Amino acid sequence: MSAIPDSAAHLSVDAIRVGYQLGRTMQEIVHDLSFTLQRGQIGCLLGQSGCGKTTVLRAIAGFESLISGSITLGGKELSGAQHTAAPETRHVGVVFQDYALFPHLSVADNLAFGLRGLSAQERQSRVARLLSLVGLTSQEKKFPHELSGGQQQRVALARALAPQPDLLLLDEPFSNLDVDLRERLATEVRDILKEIGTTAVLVTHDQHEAFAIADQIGVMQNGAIVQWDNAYNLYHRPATRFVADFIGLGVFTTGTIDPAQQHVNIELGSLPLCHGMESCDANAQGQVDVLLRADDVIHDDASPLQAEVVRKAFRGAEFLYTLKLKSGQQVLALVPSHHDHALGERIGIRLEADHVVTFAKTN
Ligand SMILES: Nc1ncnc2c1ncn2[C@@H]1O[C@H](COP(=O)(O)OP(=O)(O)OP(=O)(O)O)[C@@H](O)[C@H]1O
Repeated sequence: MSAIPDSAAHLSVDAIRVGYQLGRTMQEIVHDLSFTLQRGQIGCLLGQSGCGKTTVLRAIAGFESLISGSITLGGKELSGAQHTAAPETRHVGVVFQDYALFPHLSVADNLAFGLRGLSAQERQSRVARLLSLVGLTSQEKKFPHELSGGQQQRVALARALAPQPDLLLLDEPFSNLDVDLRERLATEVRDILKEIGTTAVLVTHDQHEAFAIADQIGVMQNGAIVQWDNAYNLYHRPATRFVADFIGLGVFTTGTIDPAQQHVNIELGSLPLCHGMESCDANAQGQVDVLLRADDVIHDDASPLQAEVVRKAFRGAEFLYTLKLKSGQQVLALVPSHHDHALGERIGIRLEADHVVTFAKTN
C-alpha cells in the first residue's frame, strides 16, 4: 500500500524506482515507492537493514537517479526519469549517521561553513540562534572531539539547518548513540524541527526512534512501503502481517470465527470481529490468526483464567511476561513491575483488546 500523490504536498515522492548498475545490469532496489509530506511534517522510513531506506534518501538528496517516477519539492520537480537536479541545487540538508563534522573547525565555524554567502553580521546572528536552538551556546568554541556523541549530533543538525533548507534528510542520525539517549535526542530533534517548521525525512530501523520523532511513518519491506501511517495506526491497525510482526510486541494466536455472532473465539475468550478496525475482513470464515498485543492481556488476580509464567523481562515500570496457556500456546503480557511473579507461577489474566486484528491463517 502506498500513499496517494497529493498535489498540495510540499514533498511528493511519486512511484519512484531506484537501482544500482551492476556491470551491465540495473539491479532495482526501490520499487514504485510513493509518499507525500505537507510543509513542516516529519516523515520516517522504517525498516530492516537492506530494505532500501538509504537508497530512497539518496534519491531525494540527488545522489541517485530514478529509473522512473518523480520527486517534487515545493512544486518543483527535482528528479524525474529524464533528469536529476544536482544535489547542491536542491536546497536539501542532510544529517549523516557519522555526523561528518569538520574536525579542525570549532562548533561555531562548523555551523558558519555553509553560510559564506551571508554578511559577517548575518552569519553571526544565524549561528547564535542555531546554537541556542540546539542548546550548545556555551560550547561554541569547542572542537568536535571535545564534545559527547549527543552534542556532536546536535552540531550536525544545526549545521544542516543553517542554510535554511526546504527539506532536511536524516540518515540513521542516532545510531551511534546509547539506546537511552537515542529516544531522548529524537524527541529533542522533533521539538527543534517543529519550532522552525522544517519538513524532514528520517530513515531508521529503530521503531522507538521513529515513534518519538515522526508524524507519518512508512514501514518498508523489500524496497516498497507496505504501510504509510501514523504510529498509533501502525501499532493498533497494522495493514499486513509483516507490519503487525515488525511493530510492537505481540503474538499470533489461532481464532475461530463465529459468523452468527460476528465474534472470533480464541483460547482466552471471545472478541468482537473487527472491533476498533476501519478496514477488516468481516466476511472471514473458519480459522484466522488473531494478533494479541502485550497490552491486550491484562493481569487480574480475580480472573478464573490462569496462565503459567515461562519467561519474564524487567523493563523498569513493567515486566514483560511470557505466559503459557493451557493448550501450550504462549502470549505476552505487560504487567506493572510491582507484580513480581516467579517463573512457573500461575497468574490470573483476562483479555482486553481495543482493536481486534485478524489475518488469514498461514499454517
Ligand atoms: N552503491 C551500491 N551499489 C550496489 N548496491 C547497493 C549500493 N548501495 C546499496 N546497495 C544495495 O541496495 C540494497 C539496499 O541498501 P540500502 O542501503 O538502501 O538499505 P537500508 O535499508 O538503508 O539498509 P541499512 O539499514 O543497513 O543501511 C542492499 O541490498 C545494498 O546491498
